[in-house]
Amino acid sequence: MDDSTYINASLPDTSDRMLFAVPKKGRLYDQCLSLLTNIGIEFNRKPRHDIALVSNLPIALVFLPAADIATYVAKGNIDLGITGLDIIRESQTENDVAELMRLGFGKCRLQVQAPAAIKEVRDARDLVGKRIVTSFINLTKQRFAELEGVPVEEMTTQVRFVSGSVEAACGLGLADGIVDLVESGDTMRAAGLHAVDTVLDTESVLITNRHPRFPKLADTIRQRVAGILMARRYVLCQYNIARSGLELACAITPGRQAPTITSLEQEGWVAVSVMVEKKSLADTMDQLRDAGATDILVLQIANARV
Ligand SMILES: Nc1ncnc2c1ncn2[C@@H]1O[C@H](COP(=O)(O)OP(=O)(O)OP(=O)(O)O)[C@@H](O)[C@H]1O
Ligand SMILES: O=P(O)(O)OC[C@H]1O[C@H](OP(=O)(O)OP(=O)(O)O)[C@H](O)[C@@H]1O
Ligand SMILES: [Mg+2]
Repeated sequence: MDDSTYINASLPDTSDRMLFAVPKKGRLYDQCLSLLTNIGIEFNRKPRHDIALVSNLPIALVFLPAADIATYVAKGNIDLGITGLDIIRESQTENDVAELMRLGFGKCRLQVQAPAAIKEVRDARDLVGKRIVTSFINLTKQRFAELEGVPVEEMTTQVRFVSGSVEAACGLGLADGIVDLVESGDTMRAAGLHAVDTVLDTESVLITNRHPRFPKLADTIRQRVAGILMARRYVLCQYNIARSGLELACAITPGRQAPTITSLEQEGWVAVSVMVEKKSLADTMDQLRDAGATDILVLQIANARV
């Protein structure tokens, strides 16, 4: 037996399965679970168990703290994972993990923040040489070393780690500034802070080890996720239009590849079926109407393969 492998009879046998890590709690948890359901992954997680066997694919889900997932994937203990871009950068694993896809949720910014009441601090440079508290120690040191124009070892700014509720550090007198994630800004403002610099824009990503053990299965998951993201982004739009207006209508709705055009049982008219981005849908429908389209219908896309 390999010395590094420890066997516990109460753990499920995952030896022939691709290990897929998802955050066990926190901001990414709900959206990850909904994504797993949408891509057809079926599993039954027992209370207190962090490993769940997938019943319809040779996969075991491993529920881990989001902050550790990139490290496990980089080291090859886990094959596939979902975590934040911020965590990949902070754990300095970008060279050892392959980013398969950005997932469009968990979007926020890692920002340098200072007490809004202290008028002397308007810029991150005003915090150089001062005390900074953060959970993102590496990214923070890199940013301040950059601001100081020296290597990290020579920087004068003091960077200290705390594991959570970072926003409390200035009010409690531990820090002059902090570096933490901001989404709505509510937490920052509630703590009397304001942002003076952005270190990173982040969102959740699907990652694999650069030498995956199950490349075909990982690619199947990637394709399924891509299909779901597309289904969330587009709707199917159908309308009727006179042939004379078709060129203009197709310019308004070019589709992802091209519109599908079928003839109607009415001389000189066609039916068009085309994918339209949800974010521009209302505007597109107005334009189609002005171009002479009738019976404009919008259908949700439940799933897709692209
Ligand atoms: N407010 C937020 N909005 C969007 N994404 C966020 C937010 N906070 C964190 N994230 C993303 O989620 C990742 C995990 O952070 P999260 O706060 O969920 O973990 P945690 O601190 O371990 O959990 P918890 O807050 O429950 O203790 C972050 O690295 C970031 O990518
Ligand atoms: O800009 P907002 O929308 O207010 O979101 C930002 C907050 O969200 C995260 O904290 P979380 O709620 O995960 O708590 P934590 O600090 O205990 O991790 C992050 O660390 C910020 O505190
Ligand atoms: Mg958190």
